[in-house]
Amino acid sequence: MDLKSNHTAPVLADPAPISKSRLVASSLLPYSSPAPVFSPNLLLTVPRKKTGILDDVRASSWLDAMKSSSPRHTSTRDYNHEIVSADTDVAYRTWMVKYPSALSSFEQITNFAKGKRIALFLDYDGTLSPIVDNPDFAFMSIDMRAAVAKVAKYFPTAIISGRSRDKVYGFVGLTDLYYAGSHGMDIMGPVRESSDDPPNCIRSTDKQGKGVKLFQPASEFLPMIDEVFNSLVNSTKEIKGAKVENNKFCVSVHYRNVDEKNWKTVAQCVHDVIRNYPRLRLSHGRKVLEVRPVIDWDKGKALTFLLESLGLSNHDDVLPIYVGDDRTDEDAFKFIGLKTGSERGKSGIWHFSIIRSKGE
Ligand SMILES: O=P(O)(O)OC[C@H]1O[C@H](O[C@H]2O[C@H](CO)[C@@H](O)[C@H](O)[C@H]2O)[C@H](O)[C@@H](O)[C@@H]1O
Repeated sequence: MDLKSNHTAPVLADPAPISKSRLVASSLLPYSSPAPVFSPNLLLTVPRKKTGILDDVRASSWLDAMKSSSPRHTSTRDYNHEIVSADTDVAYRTWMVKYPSALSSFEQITNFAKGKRIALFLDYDGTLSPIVDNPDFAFMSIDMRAAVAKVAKYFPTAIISGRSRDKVYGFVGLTDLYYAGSHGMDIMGPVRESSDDPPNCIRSTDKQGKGVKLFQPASEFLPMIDEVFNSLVNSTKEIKGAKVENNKFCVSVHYRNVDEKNWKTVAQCVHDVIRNYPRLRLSHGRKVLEVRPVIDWDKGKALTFLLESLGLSNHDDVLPIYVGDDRTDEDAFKFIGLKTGSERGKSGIWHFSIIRSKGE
C-alpha cells in the first residue's frame, strides 16, 4: 500500500450478522484461496418488510427483530487471536472461517492494496466511537480522532452515519473529511467540475469556505420527518428511558435504556405513528428503531455517490474500504462486495473482533 499516494482503500465493515459480537468486515479478497465470498443474505438476518411498515407489533418477529438487532455478547477474543468461548455456536464459527480476522490477514490486505488508490469510508457510532447509553455522549477518543486525521492525509476519507450530518461533524470535528449524515441522505462531498450533478444536488461552500457539493435526495421529506419526530416525542414521553433523536432526514427511537418488558410499548408507539405515513419505513439498529423515507437510497448509494464525486468510480485501481458495525452498514458492504466481485471475479470480507460489553 503506497501511503504517500493521495487516494483510495479496502472496505471494512461490521455486519454483526449471525454472531454475537461486533465485527468488522472488509470487502477485500486475499490473493490466496479459499476466497471468502460475500454473501449479502448471510448479513441480513432481521426480517424486514419492503414497505418498512410493521403490520402487527405483536407478531413475534417484531420483538425478535428488536432483540436480534441488539445481540448479547457471549464470546471473548483479543485483537490478534480469535479466542472463541465454548458457547459460541457453529454458525458463528462458520462465519469466522469464511470471513477471517482482518488483523491476522493484515499482510494479505496490504498486499492486495499495493498500487491501488484507496478511498476510506467510515461509519461513526460503534465504529469510531464506543456504544454508550446516552447517544449525546458518544464521543470518539483522542487517539481515534488522531488516527482518522492521519489516514485522511493519505486517502480521501468520508464518514457515513445515521446521525444528522451536523451532529456527526460535531463529534468528529475534522475538516479534511467528507460527511454524509442521515444514513447517506445528506452528503457534503467534493466538487468535480467535469461531473454532472444529479437533481437535488447543489453547489455550496463548507464552513471553511471550500467549494462543496450538497446532495440531499430526501429533501422533500423534511417537513414530514419533523412532524413524525414531534409525534414520536409526544407518544413515547411516558416510556421511561425512551429517547427520540431527530437526525434530519430520519428519526431514531432509542430503547437501550427502556426496560425490556416495555419494548413492545415502544414498538407500538412507533407503529401507531408511522402507519399514517406510507412513504416512511422502519429499519433496525443497535437498540434503536429508525424511521426513514422510502427512497432508493442508503449508505451503499452514498458511498457510490462519493466515489463518483471523487472521480474514483469505475477504476480498477481504486480500492474502496468501508468500516462499519451496524445493519445499515450492510448496504455499503453489499455495494463493495458486488463491485469487487463483478470487477475482479471475486470478493473478500474480513472482520475485526472487538471486545464488546454485554448487550451492546
Ligand atoms: O450510522 P451510525 O453512525 O452508526 O449511526 C447509527 C445510530 O447510532 C446512534 O445510536 C447508536 O449509538 C448510541 C451511542 O453509542 C447508542 O446509545 C444507541 O443505542 C445506538 O443505536 C445514534 O444515536 C442514532 O441516531 C444513529 O442512527
